[in-house]
Amino acid sequence: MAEARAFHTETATDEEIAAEAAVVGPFTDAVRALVDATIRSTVDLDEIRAAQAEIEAITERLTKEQIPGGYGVRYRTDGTGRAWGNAVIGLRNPIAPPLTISTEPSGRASADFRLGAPYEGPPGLVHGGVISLILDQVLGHAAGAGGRPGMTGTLTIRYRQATPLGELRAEAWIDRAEGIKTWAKGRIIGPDGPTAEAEGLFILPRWARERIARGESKGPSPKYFE
Ligand SMILES: CCCCCCCCCCCC(=O)SCCNC(=O)CCNC(=O)[C@H](O)C(C)(C)COP(=O)(O)OP(=O)(O)OC[C@H]1O[C@@H](n2cnc3c(N)ncnc32)[C@H](O)[C@@H]1OP(=O)(O)O
Repeated sequence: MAEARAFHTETATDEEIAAEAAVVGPFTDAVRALVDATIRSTVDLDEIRAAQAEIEAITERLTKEQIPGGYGVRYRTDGTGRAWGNAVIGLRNPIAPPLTISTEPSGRASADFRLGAPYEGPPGLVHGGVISLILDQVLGHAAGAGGRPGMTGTLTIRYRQATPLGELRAEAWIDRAEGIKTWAKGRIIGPDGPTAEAEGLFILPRWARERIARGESKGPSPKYFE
């Protein structure tokens, strides 16, 4: 099953992971700055053509060796994992803002973050789909932190006021749980208070339940997302 296959077992040591992060983190930041510059640069068209040639050369250099498909999530025997390709938190993903999410075992999650020009929808404001993306992840973290990880079954967003680009905060918590289902709630907070509120239902998927039943997995861990 595709979902199950994307969860790899980690073989790298702490030191190897730290050494890789020290290089690829700043590299990804540099590409993120390139995305921002692509939107905001006012250099002339000849400069853009020249820059394009350089970027294409760099892409060719990087794609000489690459993995097939997405990065997946690489899990370790202690239950921690790295989701470096994730669209919200991925260390290797320049599309990710990225969010650094703090969690509590009680099932709470929060992050202070910044959304700039690449996340714009209405002028000067965050795209509604980006708000949904971030809330999905932060609510998912709250569920995971409480030892109840799951895939999003439903996600309902109420956009209370426009969310300005800039410094923001996201908060989420487990509201209630029943069997394999966990309901989490959360919000985005801007300079003038909450801008969007969310409720999500997270379901431990059948393939994960079957793995647990076969004894192939110890079951959900609060450290699922670390
Ligand atoms: C280990 C995790 C790692 C988690 C890794 C976390 C990464 C975090 C990232 C953020 C989260 C995401 O973006 S996740 C990506 C977006 N979401 C998805 O792609 C999910 C796609 N959908 C699915 O994979 C599946 O449909 C599931 C997992 C939602 C449910 O499938 P299932 O597990 O086979 O469900 P099934 O046995 O039929 O039903 C179990 C119970 O749930 C109910 N149910 C089933 N689907 C839904 C639904 N969409 N909305 C409401 N309720 C539903 C059924 O009525 C039933 O209730 P009853 O009769 O028992 O009462």
